[in-house]
Amino acid sequence: MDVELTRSRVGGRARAPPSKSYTHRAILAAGYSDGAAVADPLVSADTRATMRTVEAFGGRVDRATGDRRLDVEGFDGRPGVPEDVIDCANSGTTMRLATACAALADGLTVLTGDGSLRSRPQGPLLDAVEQLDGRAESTRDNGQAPLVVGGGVDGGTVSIPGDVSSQYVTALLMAGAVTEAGITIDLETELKSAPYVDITLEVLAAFGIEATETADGYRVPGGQAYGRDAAYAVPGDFSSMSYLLAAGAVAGGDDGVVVEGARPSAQGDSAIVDVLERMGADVTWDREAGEITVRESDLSGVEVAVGDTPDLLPTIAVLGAVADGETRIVDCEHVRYKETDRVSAMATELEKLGAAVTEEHDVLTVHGGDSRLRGATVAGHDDHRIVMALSVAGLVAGGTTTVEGADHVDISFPGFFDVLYDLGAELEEHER
Ligand SMILES: O=C(O)C1=C[C@@H](OP(=O)(O)O)[C@@H](O)[C@H](O)C1
Ligand SMILES: C=C(OP(=O)(O)O)C(=O)O
Repeated sequence: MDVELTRSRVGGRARAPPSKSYTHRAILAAGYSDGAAVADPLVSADTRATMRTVEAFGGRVDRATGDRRLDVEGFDGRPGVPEDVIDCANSGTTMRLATACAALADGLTVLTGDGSLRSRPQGPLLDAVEQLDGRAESTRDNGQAPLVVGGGVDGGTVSIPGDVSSQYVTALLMAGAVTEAGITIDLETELKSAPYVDITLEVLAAFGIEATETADGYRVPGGQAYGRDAAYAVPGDFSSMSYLLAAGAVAGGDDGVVVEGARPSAQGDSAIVDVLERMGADVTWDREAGEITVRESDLSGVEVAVGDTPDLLPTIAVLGAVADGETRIVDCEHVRYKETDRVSAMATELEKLGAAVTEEHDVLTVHGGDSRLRGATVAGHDDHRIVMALSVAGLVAGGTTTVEGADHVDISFPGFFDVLYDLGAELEEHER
């Protein structure tokens, strides 16, 4: 599906979907338990991959009550050997979490995914499983999926780089709790995307699991049991909110856009509020009500480090293209390891819309100012965040903008175009 957007004004109230990161963790934590429920989950292509994974290891995820609650029968700390290959589709989180879980089983698990996921780095996690005396192989011997993992790991100490993906740490912490000896993770380099590990620690605590940050990394003691009586309630997703907030800042008029479901949580991506404020947007966050209001404002370029918040890069790049002056997005090397190389994808596509962009290895500079965006056909790179960010650009670009491959929003924000349409965006969906 392609989406054609015409320059338009948006306004009104919208609710962002539940957090993808919290949902993945809550489903798997419930899987590790002997049964627990997840309230207000995100049901999207990526989280469905994690549901399938829990089922592959011997659990069951019941959606009979609709999408408002998942009742998970867990495998109680003892994942079985899957009957078939696990297809993690497009979801990096699922593949990393499933790899560490598979290392606990005595037999072997085969993990694969779509073309994008099969090109993403898994090497440091495979290496960690081997350091724990498990078996972890890349079938093509290139550190990428398909993967073959197993070995009945019972804990120990691993040393891994922190600058590729924080999901390795999350995966090892979640699995380590049910090993005999626990897992100590020593980080060889500074940890990127660190707030995602804070989310993990928060969810682990909610399921009764103790894990801590140490001087060198993280440690989870072994012999623990996941458990939770009340359903785990998933908060709203700030990465998804970033597109709605950006839409309000560039096309929200005087009344603006109010985004609901924005209660404070461990999500680093709530930094989007601060970024908008620094760019000069009229934005207010009522934390108690969980509402963020943003009105259309003249924006100025700023420097933003995205070491902690890689998923905000596409949104900030679009804001930078609309702002006056230069927006420098620094510390973004790891943003190249996502569904696509998002640094390069945003540079290419914003240039098609008439923006001037300079791409360096870990810096993306968007030269705003006199670069008035003009409509064009842009590629979504089969990447939900590129699609959503470019759609926001389409609200301000002159004429019409066609975003190709727009159905990929189903990965994290299935109703994205309905929400944008209801806010007043002029858009049409075209089947290819
Ligand atoms: O753990 C998570 O839920 C995520 C961690 C981040 O990835 P990295 O840790 O690989 O940077 C982020 O980009 C991804 O969208 C979700
Ligand atoms: C990178 C992302 O997710 P994952 O790593 O789970 O594929 C994302 O949602 O932007």
